[in-house]
Amino acid sequence: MLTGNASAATIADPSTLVVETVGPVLTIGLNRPKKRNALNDGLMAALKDCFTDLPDEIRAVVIHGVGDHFSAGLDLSELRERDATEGLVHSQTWHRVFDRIQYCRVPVIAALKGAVIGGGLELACAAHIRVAEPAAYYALPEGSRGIFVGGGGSVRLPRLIGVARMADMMLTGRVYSAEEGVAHGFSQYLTESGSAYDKALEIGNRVAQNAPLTNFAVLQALPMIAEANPQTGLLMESLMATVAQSDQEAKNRIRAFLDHKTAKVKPT
Ligand SMILES: COc1cc(/C=C/C(=O)SCCNC(=O)CCNC(=O)[C@H](O)C(C)(C)COP(=O)(O)OP(=O)(O)OC[C@H]2O[C@@H](n3cnc4c(N)ncnc43)[C@H](O)[C@@H]2OP(=O)(O)O)ccc1O
Repeated sequence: MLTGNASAATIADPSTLVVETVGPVLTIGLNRPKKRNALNDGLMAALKDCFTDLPDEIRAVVIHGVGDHFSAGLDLSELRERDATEGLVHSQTWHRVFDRIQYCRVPVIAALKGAVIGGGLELACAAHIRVAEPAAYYALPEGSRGIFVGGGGSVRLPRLIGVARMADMMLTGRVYSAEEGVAHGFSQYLTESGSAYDKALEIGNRVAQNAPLTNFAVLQALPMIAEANPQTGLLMESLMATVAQSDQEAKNRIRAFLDHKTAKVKPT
């Protein structure tokens, strides 16, 4: 990790986010609607702070955009000329912020509407569940701006939609629709117009009811298991399953089902 003069610490700008606690869910609104929630340094630093020392009572996080858009990506007005070292530091700063989201101890749900562009798309990729409104659209215009993705997009997005589709997005800058996002495995839910936030909150409340250890296993172990060779993956799965089922929380929950004190699994 590069440090030094090029990494001059950025001051968080709290006005760039609207943060609220709704029961067990922390909601974080990207709050630069006049700039289409473009991600500037102050916002990125504030976002990082949100994911530092998340209060114990928080069991899920929803990230959304204030106004009509999720995010127009990197604030291009801050894209000054950087030497190679400064460029690396900038990109790695973004990586650290988005890593905090991806490796958060609780599920993070992105509520998507309007523009989900460039760094905004990279931010959405770091979440664990993506909920989109029909008018949400996705693009990587970096090519036409003469730059390359710098917020972990080339690692996370191909794992969701495949390398060929990612290359198409990067080369052509083509705008993908919300429907395509679902079809290609980027988002998991398509909501009615105007309801991505509500749906994300509903999902947040739902996942907040899970045993914390189960959520931890899904967020921390599953991605590693899925990418491990089958033998290693199966061993990791067995170890995780053993740890989870030996937890008192699991014992209580299974007892509650057998005693008819908890909900059955029914189609909604
Ligand atoms: C290289 O190292 C990196 C890179 C990165 C990540 C890179 C990226 O994210 S590249 C992608 C950058 N984003 C764009 O190219 C999108 C630009 N915006 C638009 O196309 C449109 O604004 C829109 C999002 C489609 C919305 O259109 P509309 O509703 O018509 O609104 P406008 O009138 O166009 O905009 C209103 C207002 O907002 C300003 N604005 C919009 N987007 C941005 C932006 N991305 N940056 C700065 N400002 C933006 C726009 O200029 C208007 O301002 P006014 O002052 O004129 O009102 C990551 C890490 C690395 O290390």
